[in-house]
Amino acid sequence: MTRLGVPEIEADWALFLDLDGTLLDIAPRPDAVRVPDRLPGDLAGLSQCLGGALAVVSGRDCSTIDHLLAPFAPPGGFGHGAELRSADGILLPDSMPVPPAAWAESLAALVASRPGLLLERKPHGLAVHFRAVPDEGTRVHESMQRLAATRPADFAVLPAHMAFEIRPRAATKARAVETLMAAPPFTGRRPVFVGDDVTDEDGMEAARRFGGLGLHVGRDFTGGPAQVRNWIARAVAHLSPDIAHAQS
Ligand SMILES: O=P(O)(O)OC[C@H]1O[C@H](O[C@H]2O[C@H](CO)[C@@H](O)[C@H](O)[C@H]2O)[C@H](O)[C@@H](O)[C@@H]1O
Repeated sequence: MTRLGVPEIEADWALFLDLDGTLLDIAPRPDAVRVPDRLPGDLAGLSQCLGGALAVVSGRDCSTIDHLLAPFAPPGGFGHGAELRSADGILLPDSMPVPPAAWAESLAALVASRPGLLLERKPHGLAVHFRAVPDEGTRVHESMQRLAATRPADFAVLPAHMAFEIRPRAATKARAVETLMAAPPFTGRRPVFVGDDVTDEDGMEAARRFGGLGLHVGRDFTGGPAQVRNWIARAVAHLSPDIAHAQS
């Protein structure tokens, strides 16, 4: 156990790691995040220690994940679980709905009319960020609810850190955990999901259903993402001294 009560990573775990707010410190804008130099190597090293059973489960889309974590291209669930990639690097076919172009246009008009708002377009979703203008949060929420309410079976509005997102209702992080746990190298391992946000809650629940753990950055890692990164680096050193030495 760490001094704060979080168990140290064990070789029989399957790790499911959220990105923003868990591995990366929150930044003022999505494109302003800083990826610490050693993080991709530590993730790749830990993945090796876990027999490949390390997944990134994020609201970001797959190409953004690969850009941010290059050269590490993890298996996982991206777009909140809309896009799934297996441990052998194959993107699984999906039938997730795509938000209508008219919704993106409507939100682009809202953003253009309110300086400081930011629209993020993703393959299966739309996010409007109001971090720079917190008073606009209610207006953003109402606008997104109005759009999603026209197709309630297909889409839901998700609260995020200083943002709201429209995502396919079926795109969940639980879906990513359940799908990956059904195949090697994840099957039979103890799943541990680490996240910080509303979108992570069902992933944590799924990990607990499989007999594992759901760890919350705010509650369990009081040092935030830096403490999560140290936890990972420590596991690489502990589980595979050779890998840790090669990276230092
Ligand atoms: O599931 P995650 O990996 O946690 O991704 C959730 C969303 O994260 C990003 O937005 C958040 O992080 C930004 C960078 O720190 C921050 O500026 C923003 O306020 C946060 O909401 C990302 O832009 C979204 O696409 C993800 O869904």
